[in-house]
Amino acid sequence: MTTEGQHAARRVELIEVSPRDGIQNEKVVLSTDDKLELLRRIHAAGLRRTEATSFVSPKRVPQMADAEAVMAGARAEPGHAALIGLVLNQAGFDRARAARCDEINVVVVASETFSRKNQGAGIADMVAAASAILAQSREAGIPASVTIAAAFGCPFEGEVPAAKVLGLVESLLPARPDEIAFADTIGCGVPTQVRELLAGAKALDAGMRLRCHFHNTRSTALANVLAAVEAGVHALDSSIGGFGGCPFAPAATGNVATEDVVYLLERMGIDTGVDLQMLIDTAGWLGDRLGHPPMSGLARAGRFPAAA
Ligand SMILES: CC(=O)SCCNC(=O)CCNC(=O)[C@H](O)C(C)(C)COP(=O)(O)OP(=O)(O)OC[C@H]1O[C@@H](n2cnc3c(N)ncnc32)[C@H](O)[C@@H]1OP(=O)(O)O
Repeated sequence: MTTEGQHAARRVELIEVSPRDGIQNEKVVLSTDDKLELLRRIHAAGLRRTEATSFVSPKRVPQMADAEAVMAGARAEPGHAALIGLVLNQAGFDRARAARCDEINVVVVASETFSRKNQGAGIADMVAAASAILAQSREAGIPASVTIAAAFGCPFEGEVPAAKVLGLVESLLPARPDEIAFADTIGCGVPTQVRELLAGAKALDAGMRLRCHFHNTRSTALANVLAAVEAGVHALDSSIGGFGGCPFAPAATGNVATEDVVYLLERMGIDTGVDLQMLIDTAGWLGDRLGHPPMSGLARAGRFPAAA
């Protein structure tokens, strides 16, 4: 379908993760009202899938302590986007189901050390837990994705071989996730890795929906976005303003900025359905709330050509 060097899709789905990844590592804990305002702005800009919160331990991630209140408030908005809850264990899934998330996203980490530090369980236990959660989710009629974190490298173990990540995909396939995401949790990945993982996953299951999650820690995020689009990725995570980072990954910094991704894709003729100016305005608004400016190129330089 694709010629190497050309983008595969005319449309790429964007999943906004600022309400979860974007703010989970910030010193300022946003109020529930500010989170709901962020979600309203996200939806108004045309983003139709949002990772709205995570159902994790409030002691470990106080920024996400109001997950139930965020989900209830967001669900009360007419025509809200699909609200995804991140879950890392059975207790998290029970909470997400009770909060009536439209979708869940389960995290499995590709490195043993990071898995234990992040979610208190090793890889094998997490594959088993994720598989059990996926089965319950399907029974409850809740679409479920799996994110494979640290798929491009680990802050503690270093290189994570693609074969290991693809082995994880293989072990998760029997549980029939609706989508599999490869996450560059610490922003160390490069386009050759993106191509290898996406091609490898397609070879394992040609029908699987594939998604990527990039951080810009080492300035490779947009290059990785382009490689993913060229390799036929279905969906990309991004965070308005480029805010974000995992509290359990040393030196992790922001997600690729949604406005930078939208600018790149739209200028290449790939439809995102998103209003760029509303994203830029929201990046500034969020920066004011968090007490530091957004990290995106578009927030600094503005759109091109400038709006009339
Ligand atoms: C790569 C990424 O960016 S993923 C996103 C960033 N990372 C995270 O959010 C990971 C945060 N990690 C956590 O919150 C925890 O490690 C969990 C919830 C995943 C698992 O916790 P564990 O430590 O294994 O749970 P354990 O069963 O030992 O319980 C410890 C405490 O947490 C509570 N707990 C466990 N799971 C949850 C949950 N999903 N929600 C709320 N509380 C929980 C338990 O009730 C217990 O509380 P207590 O101390 O008051 O008795």
